[in-house]
Amino acid sequence: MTTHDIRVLDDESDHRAAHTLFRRTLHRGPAPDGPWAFLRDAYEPGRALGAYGDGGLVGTVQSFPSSLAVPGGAVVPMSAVSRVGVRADWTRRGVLTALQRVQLRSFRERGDVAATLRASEAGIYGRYGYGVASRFRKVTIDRLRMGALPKPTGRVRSVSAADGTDVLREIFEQVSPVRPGTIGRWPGWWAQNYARVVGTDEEPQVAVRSGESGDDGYVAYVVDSGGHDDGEDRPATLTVADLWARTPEAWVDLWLFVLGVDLVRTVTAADRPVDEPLEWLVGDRRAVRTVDVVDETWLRLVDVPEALARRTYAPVDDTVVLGVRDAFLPENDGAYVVGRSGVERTSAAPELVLDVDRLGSVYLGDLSFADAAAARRVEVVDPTAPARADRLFATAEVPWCGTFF
Ligand SMILES: CC(=O)SCCNC(=O)CCNC(=O)[C@H](O)C(C)(C)COP(=O)(O)OP(=O)(O)OC[C@H]1O[C@@H](n2cnc3c(N)ncnc32)[C@H](O)[C@@H]1OP(=O)(O)O
Repeated sequence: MTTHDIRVLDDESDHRAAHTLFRRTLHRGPAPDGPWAFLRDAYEPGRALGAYGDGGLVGTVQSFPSSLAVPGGAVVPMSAVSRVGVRADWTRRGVLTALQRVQLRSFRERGDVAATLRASEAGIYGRYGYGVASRFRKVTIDRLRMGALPKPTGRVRSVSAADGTDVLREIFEQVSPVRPGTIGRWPGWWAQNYARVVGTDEEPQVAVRSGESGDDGYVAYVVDSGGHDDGEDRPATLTVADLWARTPEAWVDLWLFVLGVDLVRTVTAADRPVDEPLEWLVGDRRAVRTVDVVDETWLRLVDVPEALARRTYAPVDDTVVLGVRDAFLPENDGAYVVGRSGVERTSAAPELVLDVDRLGSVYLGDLSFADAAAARRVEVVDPTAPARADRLFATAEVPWCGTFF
């Protein structure tokens, strides 16, 4: 397979064929006409690629225009990659590799600083320069064990999801991108993803919190109503699908609201930050159970010098020289000296050498250089370099995205 077999798909019939092919690779049937009516709007010009073999479409990738918050608060242009699939009879023949080559080059030409994705399997994307850069945790809270809870300080009101979408979007845009790893939701995200995010075709229930300065947070949730089968009660479970708060007070009130919904035994949330202090919110910390911690953002730094320059570093009087290797975008190759006042290319010898996927993993603060070195995932030239790099790259918050796509 050569790059000559890759074409930009800008025609609706090609988009639908690509969408069907992608769904097939996930062992699903084609999208029916109804959902397709809004799914097709997600195909933006120049952002869907098709690989052709034997005269037909055999593979596809797509991206959405987004943005990424980096440590220090800057927000950089980012492409959100999705709908990656290669037809079963064409796998392991280099089709995805050819698609990635063209897609990464196109991101660079667009001026993207980064690309991110959610991986179906952990073994796929490292070779293309994507590294795990944030994780989320799945939690359950047993309402019967919660113990004493704090008192709310604001007002939480239920709104209809349909009426509330604009309110949610407005609040979301004030809250994200802010924490490192949070991203912008592109036009169409709400219509296309909301039902899928909450895991149901029914509209989620939504509550908005207001404090002294107006609406400052929301929660969208669904409730599996439980029941009574064959003499046994099946208690209701409430699942938090999307919860964003502009202030710590709003965060407390929104959790108190979902923890207070009647007839529910268990509250679950599948995609929450790993540092969210739920154990400290409830009276009995063992009411909260971490069910899983899973890789979330796979980050690809497309423009390494720009990415390094756009984030901030801790005010420590030290520097470190990083050697970066990038097999797909060789213009990123080279040595960079990082210090409190910024980053420059240098001819100095690297003190620590790493591939661009590993740089993605340390960039937002999820992985420390010390852990990467201990696991032999970076090449340590100067043994003091990992500790110096960690002091410079230290971040106040654990990275988290919270937006599925
Ligand atoms: C962001 C998203 O959309 S995630 C969804 C991704 N899609 C899926 O999981 C759908 C099912 N899978 C597929 O469609 C395909 O297997 C793909 C897209 C993952 C890979 O496509 P392929 O064309 O087979 O990849 P390609 O042939 O270019 O492989 C390149 C290398 O990656 C390796 N590789 C590819 N897929 C995988 C995998 N799932 N696990 C481990 N290694 C893999 C290949 O072995 C090859 O290694 P090599 O260079 O050492 O020989």
